[in-house]
Amino acid sequence: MKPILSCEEVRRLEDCIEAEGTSKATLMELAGEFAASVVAASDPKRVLILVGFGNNGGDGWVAADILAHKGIDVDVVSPVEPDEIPAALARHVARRTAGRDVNIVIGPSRDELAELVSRADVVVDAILGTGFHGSLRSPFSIWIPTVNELAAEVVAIDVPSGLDAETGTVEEDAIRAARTATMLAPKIGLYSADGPDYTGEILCGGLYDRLDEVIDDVDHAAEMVEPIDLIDFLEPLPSNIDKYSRGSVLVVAGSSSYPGAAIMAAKAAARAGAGYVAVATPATCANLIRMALPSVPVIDIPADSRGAFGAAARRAVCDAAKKFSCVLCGPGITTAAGCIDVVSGLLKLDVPLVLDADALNCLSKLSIGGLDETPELYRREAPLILTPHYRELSRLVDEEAVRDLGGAIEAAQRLLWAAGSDNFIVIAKGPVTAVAGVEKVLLPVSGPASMATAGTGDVLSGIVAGTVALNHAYEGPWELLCSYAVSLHSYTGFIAADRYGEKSVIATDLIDVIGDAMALASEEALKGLEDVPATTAKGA
Ligand SMILES: NC(=O)C1=CN([C@@H]2O[C@H](COP(=O)(O)OP(=O)(O)OC[C@H]3O[C@@H](n4cnc5c(N)ncnc54)[C@H](OP(=O)(O)O)[C@@H]3O)[C@@H](O)[C@H]2O)[C@@H](O)CC1
Ligand SMILES: [K+]
Repeated sequence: MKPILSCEEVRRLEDCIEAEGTSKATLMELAGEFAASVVAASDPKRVLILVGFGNNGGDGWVAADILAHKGIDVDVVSPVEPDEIPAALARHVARRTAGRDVNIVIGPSRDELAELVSRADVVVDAILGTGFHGSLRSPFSIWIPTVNELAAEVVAIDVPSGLDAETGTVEEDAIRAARTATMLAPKIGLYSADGPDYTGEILCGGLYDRLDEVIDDVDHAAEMVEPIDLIDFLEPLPSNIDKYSRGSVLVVAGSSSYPGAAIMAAKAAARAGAGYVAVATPATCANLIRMALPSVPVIDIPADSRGAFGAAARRAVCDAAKKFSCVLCGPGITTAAGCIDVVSGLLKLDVPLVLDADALNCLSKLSIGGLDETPELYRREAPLILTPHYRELSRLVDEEAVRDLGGAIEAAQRLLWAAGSDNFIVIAKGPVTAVAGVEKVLLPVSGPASMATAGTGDVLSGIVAGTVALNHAYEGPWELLCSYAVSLHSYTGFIAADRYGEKSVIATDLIDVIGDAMALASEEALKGLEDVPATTAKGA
């Protein structure tokens, strides 16, 4: 797992490293060295480095010196003379570099800058890093669009300038980098909101050789899950196994209006490895589901007049549910009164429970006085996994809209802390999906944009339930098991996009390639065993 930090956590980490005897000045030298190595990998003949007023610029000045020393032609563009740079560390290295073999241009006009950008093989953005705040001021508001328009290749140092390293938002404009060489640990903003559109590939320079010993002295905003972390879930099935020991899932789903959601979730649960999957659905749509899924028993549940779970559904569902290793409730159920009652009943059972889609909206209605006022939640001990997308998450916390990864993590943590159980997980689905538990927030690999299509959420909840059932002897951490399920789902997206075309993937395609996704997850994990590149964190 690779830590991802907030700006405050990075500052604390720098202080810890300094307390261990490595000064910030040394860190700047190492940061410049790392940035220079990332630039040199492109084998450029001419490099242009744009520096700002702060220490991000300092990294750029150090890199300029190193690249020039390698015989590369280096131009440095600065808004002020080296002597006038306000940040002391940056001023020191700027003065030193000014005495070396680099061409320094102070405050060029837009045309002069355009000329310099156009003739460089690589442009290095050392304008603004974690100290950026407010709106872009001149001259950077002119430099950034000029670089974006004319540069052949851009390497951003630490953070693309103009991108808020904490929130990932870009208010006006930001550098669009091919690669971002980030220092010590990736900043959370690189993965949130607009971040993924600007960072390109994220490369992380560890800088400090005993980083592993100090990084846990600060909190981590999140951690990136690597394929190797999931290796325990990739064991082949033992030969002495039967359908029950592979775990069972009851899928409580569907209504006359949405029988397909139940079909997709149940099929995904079976493909994810559960040995026995059954569906409990309103009697009005049971036959349709039977015909679609010949291998899956379907239990008729009393329906209301509109074909959703009716008043007598709670008892019938809960009686059936007790016998299963995992229950998934939600896909296609609607929020009729009988459905709210079913969700409330299931929450009280001592069975691992995955709530998705309309079950989450039922939960919002159940917990109207706040989650900490909802005994079904705070008294629960068996694992509970919620799989909300941003809109469902907003409803659950009853707050203004969740818009990005940072907001999703915050909202998920509010839910978790209200319930306060190690067995409670929120899978906050978005362009980058976060798996949040009380202890940790994990970021599994994200799938392609092709997956933004109806029904993929039903497939995910099916995969989660099937995975929980197959691993029914597992005792946690649940964040990791859920991250495995999310990774499988992402891999199905890549495989399906490859097979059917980026724009043509439909949710059912994902289900049929879950087995291939497992093979891909194994392949990726084995690669991780062979070569562990200590400094590379792939962009999500
Ligand atoms: N983490 C580490 O261990 C290490 C970190 N290191 C590096 O240090 C970087 C952080 O450095 P930093 O704190 O000096 O901030 P930085 O981003 O250079 O910007 C500050 C300057 O920009 C200005 N400014 C702000 N907003 C602006 C705007 N909207 N438009 C225009 N200007 C604006 C601001 O002016 P202000 O308004 O605040 O007076 C100030 O002058 C970090 O990202 C990493 O690269 C490495 O060297 C060593 C290891
Ligand atoms: K930068």
